Amino acid sequence: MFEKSTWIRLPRNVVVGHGVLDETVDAVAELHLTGRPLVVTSPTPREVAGTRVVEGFAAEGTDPETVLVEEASFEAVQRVIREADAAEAGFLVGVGGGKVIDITKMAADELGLGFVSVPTAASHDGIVSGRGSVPDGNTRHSVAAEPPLAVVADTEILADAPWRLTTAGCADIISNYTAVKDWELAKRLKNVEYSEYAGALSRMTAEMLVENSDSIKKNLEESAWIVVKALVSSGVAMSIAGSSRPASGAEHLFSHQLDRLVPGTALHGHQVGVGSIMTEYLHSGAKGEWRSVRNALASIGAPTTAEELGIEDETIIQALTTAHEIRDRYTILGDGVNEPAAREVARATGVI
Ligand SMILES: NC(=O)C1=CN([C@@H]2O[C@H](COP(=O)(O)OP(=O)(O)OC[C@H]3O[C@@H](n4cnc5c(N)ncnc54)[C@H](O)[C@@H]3O)[C@@H](O)[C@H]2O)C=CC1
Ligand SMILES: O=C(CO)COP(=O)(O)O
Ligand SMILES: [Zn+2]
Repeated sequence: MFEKSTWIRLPRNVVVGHGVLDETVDAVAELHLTGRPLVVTSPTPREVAGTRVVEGFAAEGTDPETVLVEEASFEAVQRVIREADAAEAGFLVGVGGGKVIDITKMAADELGLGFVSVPTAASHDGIVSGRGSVPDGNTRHSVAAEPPLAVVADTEILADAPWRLTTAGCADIISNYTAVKDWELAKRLKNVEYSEYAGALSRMTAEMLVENSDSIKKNLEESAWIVVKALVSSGVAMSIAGSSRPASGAEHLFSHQLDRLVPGTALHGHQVGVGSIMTEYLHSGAKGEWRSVRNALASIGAPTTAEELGIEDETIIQALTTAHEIRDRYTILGDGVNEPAAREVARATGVI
């Protein structure tokens, strides 16, 4: 008897383009979300977009409340929940980078409220996903969370954000190549559940981004358009999979370990990109495709070395040798890369 079942939870409205921030209220109205909005944001995103979103709701007479968050932590999620309860919020709007959006989707999930994603940076593929990523002591959780009912991605704002945030988003997408390889490996060796559609979509998203890399340039709003489309597509792959597997493999474990060792030093996307160069080497060897990954990153101006990340060589080795401990997710790192092997891959790929 066939007993398989799945829920694929996707956004209903994905609004992308120049000046669409002012359509946030319409995107919400079309979803029949009611009650008081709680706008979750952080200081800079509030300046570049949050205040305008609040003014838009206020003009409609919905009396929005705002809460500022800085870090992705369970404590921050609880704080948003308390603010939402106090404000008797009807729905949540996350305005900011990846951390703000993760906190908002996790709080919305616990509250049982709808959530709208308003990214102010094209820096990560969590803008659409129904997953939240939270560090917790020695581990890093990928938590099932409320996927956004709507995404409002204003390319004018995204193109105006510091360029490094956009190259980080590109690198988060390029890392899908190795994430999918890790997922396939885990299917072969550990019989983990694998989705052909999610794997193919994730890989194709990375390929299309790399094919379009000539059009991804600083001060070109079309770049934000291309990158957001890829981020949405990658997020959809995660939703189809029901896990972050299509977009998060060993390169992400390496990045999560760097977040513990040297927090706040480099952007998530940049770290996973450098991790991807090395894990591609581990997958396919010296003559394999690691050069293509490195060249793709270099062509959009993302870091490809420890120095460009601003991270010490020894920290790279430490992160690579301990990344497998971060979570129970089988990858090319297996039960751990030892120090000589880590040094060899980091040197051979020019990362250190
Ligand atoms: N849930 C998921 O599926 C995914 C989650 N993530 C998570 O997202 C986080 C990484 O996201 P990031 O956006 O790289 O980090 P972030 O949220 O820390 O943002 C980076 C910085 O950019 C600033 N910023 C945002 N928009 C700006 C603008 N328009 N102008 C100037 N500054 C601006 C933020 O205030 C922050 O200081 C990580 O915690 C990562 O684990 C990443 C990918 C997928
Ligand atoms: O960053 C992600 C996908 O790009 C997902 O992060 P996790 O590794 O925490 O699942
Ligand atoms: Zn990522």
